[in-house]
Formats: sequence, C-alpha cells, structure tokens
Amino acid sequence: MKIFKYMESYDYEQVVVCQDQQSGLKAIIAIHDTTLGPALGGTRMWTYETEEQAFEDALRLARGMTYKNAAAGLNLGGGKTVIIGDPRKDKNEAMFRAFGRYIQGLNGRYITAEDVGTTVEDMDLVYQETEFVTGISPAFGSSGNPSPVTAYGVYVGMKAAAREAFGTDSLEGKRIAVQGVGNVAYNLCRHLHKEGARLIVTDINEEAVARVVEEFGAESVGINDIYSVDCDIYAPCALGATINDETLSQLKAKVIAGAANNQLKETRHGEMLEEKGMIYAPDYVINSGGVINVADELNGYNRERAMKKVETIYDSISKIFEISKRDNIPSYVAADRLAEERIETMRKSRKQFLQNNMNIMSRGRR
Ligand SMILES: NC(=O)c1ccc[n+]([C@@H]2O[C@H](COP(=O)([O-])OP(=O)(O)OC[C@H]3O[C@@H](n4cnc5c(N)ncnc54)[C@H](O)[C@@H]3O)[C@@H](O)[C@H]2O)c1
Ligand SMILES: CC(C)C[C@H](N)C(=O)O
Repeated sequence: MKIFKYMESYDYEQVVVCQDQQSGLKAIIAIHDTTLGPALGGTRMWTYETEEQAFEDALRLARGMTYKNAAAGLNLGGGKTVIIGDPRKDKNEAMFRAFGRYIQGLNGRYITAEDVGTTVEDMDLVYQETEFVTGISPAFGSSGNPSPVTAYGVYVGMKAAAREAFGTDSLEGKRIAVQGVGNVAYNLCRHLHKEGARLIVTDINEEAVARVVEEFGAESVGINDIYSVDCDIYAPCALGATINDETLSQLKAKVIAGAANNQLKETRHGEMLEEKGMIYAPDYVINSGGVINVADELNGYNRERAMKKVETIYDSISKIFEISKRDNIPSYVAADRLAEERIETMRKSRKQFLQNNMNIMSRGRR
C-alpha cells in the first residue's frame, strides 16, 4: 500500500504507528479530518492477515467517523485506531496503558472509545494514562458501553427506513435478517422482538446465536445463507463490505438497515441498491447512536440529553430519503452531501483543531 498516495486521495491529516515491544502493542491511529473538532472514533482490535489490511481498515474507518460525526451534528472530526491482535488472547494491561500514552501524546487531537474487539474495561485502562478516552465506566461519571445506545439508534433508524419502504414504521410481523449478533445486534434484537418482529439470525459465534434464539425466538441460519433468506429487512451488524457483487444478487430484502460500518464494499454498490429499488439507510447515520452517546461525556454525561439526540436519527434518516428523492441521487450520496456541506461551511470559518479551554474537551468544567 502506498500510504501517502492513499492519504492524499481522501485528504487524511495524520497516521500514527505505535509499537511497544514489552506489551506487544501494534496500533495504527488514523486521523482523517479535524475541521469540526478533535477526531473521535473507536479502537478496533482484530487479527489482520496483513499489515496492509490493518492500515486500510484504520484509514477507511477513520474517514467514516468524519462523515458520521459531521452528519450527527457533532463538533468532532474523524479518526479511528486499529490494534493488531486477537482480542481473546493478546490483551494485557500494559498494552492498553501504552496505547493510552500514545493518545496522550496527541494532546487531544484524537479521542478514543470502544469498537469491535475492545471493551469498557480496556477503555478504563486507557483512562489511567489519558483523559482523551470515552466509553469508560459509569463509576467515573462516564457513559459506559456504547453498544446498547447504538442499537437503539439503529432501531429508530430502521423504523424510519421501514416507513419509507412500507408506508408504516411499525416493525410488527416484519421478517428481519440480522447478520452478527454481538454487542449491538443483541440489543437491537431485543427492541425488534419487543415490537413483534420475526428474527432470522446468523453469527460465527454459536453462543451468541443460541442466546438470541432462546431469548427472542429467533430462527438461525448458516453464515452464508443470511443473504438469501426471505425477509423484509436485512440488518448487517458484523463487519463491513457485505453489500457487494456476490451478495447483491442474493438479497431479497426491501430495506437495508444495520449497525456495521462501511457496509458498501464500493460506492457503486450503493448505486446498484438504488437501481434494484432497495431502501438503504446509510450506515454511518443509522449507527451514530454510540458516538452521540460517548460524545455527550465531553460536556459532562447526561443520559437523558444523549438519548434525546439519539432519537433524532429517525429524522436524519427520513431527511436523507427526502434529499435522495428530491435530487434523484442514491441515499448514500445524499448522506455524504449533508456531511460534506457541514464540514465545508465550517472549514471556511475555522482552521485545524487546537486544544484550548473553551473547546469540547473541557468536560463540562467551563
Ligand atoms: N459498538 C458500537 O457502539 C458500534 C457503533 C457503531 C458501529 N458499530 C459497528 O457495528 C458492528 C458490530 O459492532 P459490535 O460492537 O456489536 O461488535 P461485536 O464484535 O460485539 O459483534 C460483531 C458480531 O459479528 C460476528 N461476526 C463476525 N464476522 C461474522 C460473519 N462473517 N458472519 C456473521 N457474524 C460475524 C461476531 O462473532 C460478533 O458476534 C461493527 O461493524 C462496528 O464497527 C458498532
Ligand atoms: C462509540 C464510537 C466512538 C465508536 C463506534 N465503534 C462507531 O463506530 O461509531
């Protein structure tokens, strides 16, 4: 991978490569854009087959956070970290504390939180070294695990997408195929089950599948069978790029609405969805509940205020469909336009983010 060429192509600001031999830390912090404020984005721990894949994931996810934070109306830029390793075997205290020191070195240009493979306990370790971390334990006056809030945002966004597709936002009786039933999707399934939806699920983790089968009466299918199941809504909630050439011909759902980041393998798959008459709720808008929730910590966490803002995901998704119809553009382009317009407007009145006493990192102390 030609790092500078890639960075230039989407105008990335900074990539920090962190190595700590003693703890085994190998991390890549990617900061995409800080026009709106410090870059906030989670830390993913994953067993990448090659270093190139890890760089690519960090960069793609960081850019996604720029758009997510902008579209959510947050005064935050976009960044993300990947730690190379197996989250079940390779974690240790020293690793997350070393990582925390690297974040501290960035002096507020990047703020982290959880993502796939990391937990509240990991963030608590990072917090031993830096205050530029969110999603830490409620015992520290923080918001804790963002996943249930992300799930609630996906649920309300899915309702908005259902209204667009079916003329009603009721999910009662709808057949919903959920791919990956981890932290976010378990909570999503709880909301969907409560509303009377019929769930079809899959996961590489058999225990996770067993739990939703038992608790929510879900039907389980094989990993590769989830795309072709007869359903109204497909909810991708595992990793990215599951909307691609192979799966598009199999998908029977009218709506795509799920938690995963970077759902479209390439942008042309967003056009193809539109041509097939499918309703696509752009990933970084529908899954913004978690970042909205952790961002609230920066002002002194207030759950009621955070949840009110998460509920606006319904209106954001509806607005994107309106723009998409009005301008005759795919919904993912409409979302990008919203985010880009906000960044461009602010770019004209602000330069790069600099830490000071009046900005977002004053955690409600101003
Ligand atoms: N946690 C959050 O608050 C949050 C916020 C926004 C976006 N997201 C995104 O939502 C997705 C899920 O996040 P999470 O926190 O629930 O992660 P998680 O690791 O808890 O859950 C992901 C689940 O997907 C399963 N999985 C992995 N590969 C699979 C495959 N090929 N087929 C089926 N299942 C597979 C895993 O076994 C796991 O159970 C990720 O893409 C994440 O980036 C999460
Ligand atoms: C909670 C957030 C800061 C990060 C989250 N994993 C996301 O992708 O939005």
